[in-house]
Amino acid sequence: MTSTSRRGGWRAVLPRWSPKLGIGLALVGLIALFGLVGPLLLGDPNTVRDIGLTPPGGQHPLGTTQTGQDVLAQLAASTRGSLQTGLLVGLLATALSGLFGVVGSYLGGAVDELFSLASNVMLVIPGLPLVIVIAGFVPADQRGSWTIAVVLAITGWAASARVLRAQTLSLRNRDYVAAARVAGEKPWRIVANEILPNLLPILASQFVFAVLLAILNEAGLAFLGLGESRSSTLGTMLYYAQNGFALRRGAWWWFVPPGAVIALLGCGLSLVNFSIDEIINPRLRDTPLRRGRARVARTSPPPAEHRPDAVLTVTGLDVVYRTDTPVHAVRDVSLTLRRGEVLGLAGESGCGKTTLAYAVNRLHRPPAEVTAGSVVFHDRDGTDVDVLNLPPEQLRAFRWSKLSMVFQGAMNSLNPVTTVHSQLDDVLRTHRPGMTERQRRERCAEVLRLVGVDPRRLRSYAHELSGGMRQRVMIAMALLLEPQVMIMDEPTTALDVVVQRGILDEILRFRDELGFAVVLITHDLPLLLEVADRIAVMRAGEVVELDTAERIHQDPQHAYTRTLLASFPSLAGERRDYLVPATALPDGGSR
Ligand SMILES: Nc1ncnc2c1ncn2[C@@H]1O[C@H](COP(=O)(O)OP(=O)(O)OP(=O)(O)O)[C@@H](O)[C@H]1O
Repeated sequence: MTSTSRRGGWRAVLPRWSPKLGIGLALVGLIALFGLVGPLLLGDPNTVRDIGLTPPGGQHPLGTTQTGQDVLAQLAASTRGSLQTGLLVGLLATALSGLFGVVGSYLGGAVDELFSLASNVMLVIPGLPLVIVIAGFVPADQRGSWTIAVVLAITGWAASARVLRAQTLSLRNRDYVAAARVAGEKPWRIVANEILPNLLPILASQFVFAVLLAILNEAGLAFLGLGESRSSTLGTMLYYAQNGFALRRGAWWWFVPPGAVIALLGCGLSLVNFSIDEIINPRLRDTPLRRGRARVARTSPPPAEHRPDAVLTVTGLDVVYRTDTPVHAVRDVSLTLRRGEVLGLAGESGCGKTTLAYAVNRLHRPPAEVTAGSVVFHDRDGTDVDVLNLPPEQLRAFRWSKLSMVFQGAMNSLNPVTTVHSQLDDVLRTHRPGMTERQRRERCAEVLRLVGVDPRRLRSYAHELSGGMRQRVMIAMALLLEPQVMIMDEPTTALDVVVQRGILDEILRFRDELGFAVVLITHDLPLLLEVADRIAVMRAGEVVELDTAERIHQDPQHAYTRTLLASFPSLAGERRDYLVPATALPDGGSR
């Protein structure tokens, strides 16, 4: 029963250090310090003097108000007031959204319906007018920071509850939550131990956002005269400046400082929020990927001399996962895929097969980074495509139409809420905008027929298909645009041997008919010996041997290949040991 905190330690839920986070924290920290310490050092902000509207200078660095109050002292007290309201609202709104979003959706049934209805109703009521109406009902002398915080929290939790609900619905179906349920854990323990730790980054982001929104909304309310009456905030400062005609009288020092503090605080909180968002969605972390691409562009080796029959040339490819302890998952891999051949990629689990396939397709995501090497696609029309340096729009057009992929666990890759037809159709709409609806429908039916699935299944949803059918649909999707290369990552591993055999035979038949090349990734070496033309054996990120299937079978050169071959028991032969880890080989697996 894992959870984020247990899997990666608390560091997993902390934002990564970046200039953005540094600037955000510095801004928020400095303003918070000013709000905390300022009122202690700058004296009473309400002291009235007979030096009204004095410009900044000397005794009053930010000048005075109409009634001679020191603007700097007022600014410090108001910053404290605004921060206090923001934090109160943040805590209340996050607690409410947690209750309505997490608890409701975990319990399900009528509770979920009711909580969901409540959040939907709150969402459709426009926020600010509702705040104005509620605040207007509270008598002015009772509008303290708690009252305003409650009003703002009541109107500010619903959007966040929707996000949390969606995430909880997804989490409650994960295997580790099901395992906790089966193990007899109480619902509140499952929410606290299994679900909440995985929601921490989202909760943190929603909290920061609620604080930011509360400070802005409170300023808006106060500016309209509906703010706190018993304490001062940045909004009330602006309200009094407006009432004292500060703008008309040229007293900029009265309204610019509170406006600037609100803007800087908003900016700081937003930057912190963006950094937290990157934990939730690692794709937002653009730096490693861009750095990786830039480095690839600079250090790409000169295009390898390629054979005229080559369709893909990979040269010196290196992929590193930039985690706390970097993992060098692919090391200096060079290989050539020939037109129309089946190239098998074999090796034990974790040797880097999937990472290599993703990098070739440029599907790798941070923390994966291509640190060196090149991938060149040799198109039928004679042009060479430098895949790692393709601009995004060209890359989008290139993928799937020239090089498609059947993902590991492909049977679970179908979208559960749309039909097979709409998923196949989407691919055609994107890549072949000139096709009419009828042509698209015919093409979808044609590829389904090709993979042995009744075209009437176009109307089906994923859950209405068997595992083998889903796998075939994914293969049909990969065939849809007649690519020249198909990368298949363990395409049949989850299927029984009879279905597996049927699907592989068909892939070979299509290959003969359509002439595309296949990179077939599997740890099932006997299978590759049967279906592949050539086999590359990977170990610890390196291709240790690449040869024809026949030679790999008859005369393997590398000790690791021999170990791999020996680890598959023969039905007719003697009993032998299973795979011995390469590291346990006497020579460490070297030749
Ligand atoms: N997101 C990640 N962060 C850090 N390391 C990773 C990540 N994904 C994979 N790795 C590491 O990269 C190495 C190669 O993993 P990869 O998934 O490519 O192996 P594989 O050969 O495809 O394994 P399998 O056959 O089990 O799918 C492994 O050591 C793995 O732990």
